[in-house]
Amino acid sequence: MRVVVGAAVLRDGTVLAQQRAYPAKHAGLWELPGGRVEPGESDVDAVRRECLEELGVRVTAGERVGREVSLAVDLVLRIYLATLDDPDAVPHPHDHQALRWLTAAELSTVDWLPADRELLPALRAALQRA
Ligand SMILES: Nc1nc2c([nH]c(=O)n2[C@H]2C[C@H](O)[C@@H](COP(=O)(O)OP(=O)(O)OP(=O)(O)O)O2)c(=O)[nH]1
Repeated sequence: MRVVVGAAVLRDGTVLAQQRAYPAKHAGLWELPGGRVEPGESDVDAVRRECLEELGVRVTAGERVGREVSLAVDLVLRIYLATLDDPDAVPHPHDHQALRWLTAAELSTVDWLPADRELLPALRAALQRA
């Protein structure tokens, strides 16, 4: 089973979401920063690597949020809370169309990838606790 990690980067009661630019089937939809865990890599290390590659910021991953969501027969999505190592760091989208910091109330105002939609209640609860 392969794993895709998503980083729920929290700051000041908001979570960072990014809008996909490709492939066509996902373009315009929103997701969390992240990607596939490489062979031999831990989930937490993958969160750190993907945030650095995609956003140019260092993060530290914390607890899991919600359940594992199936993406394909051999692929699952796991979400982890994360915080910026430097709270003033400014993430830049390297290969996404847009970035937004969303409050719990704004979570449902963007069009998420289907798997992420299933995790919104857990993400909302985590934001309200933060
Ligand atoms: N990064 C990310 N991917 C997600 C989320 N939700 C979701 O269904 N996915 C899917 C979209 C993609 O099919 C897959 C991850 O693809 P990706 O393109 O971000 O991963 P990657 O950088 O490792 O790319 P690749 O190896 O597939 O080229 O997981 C999410 O919140 N974040």
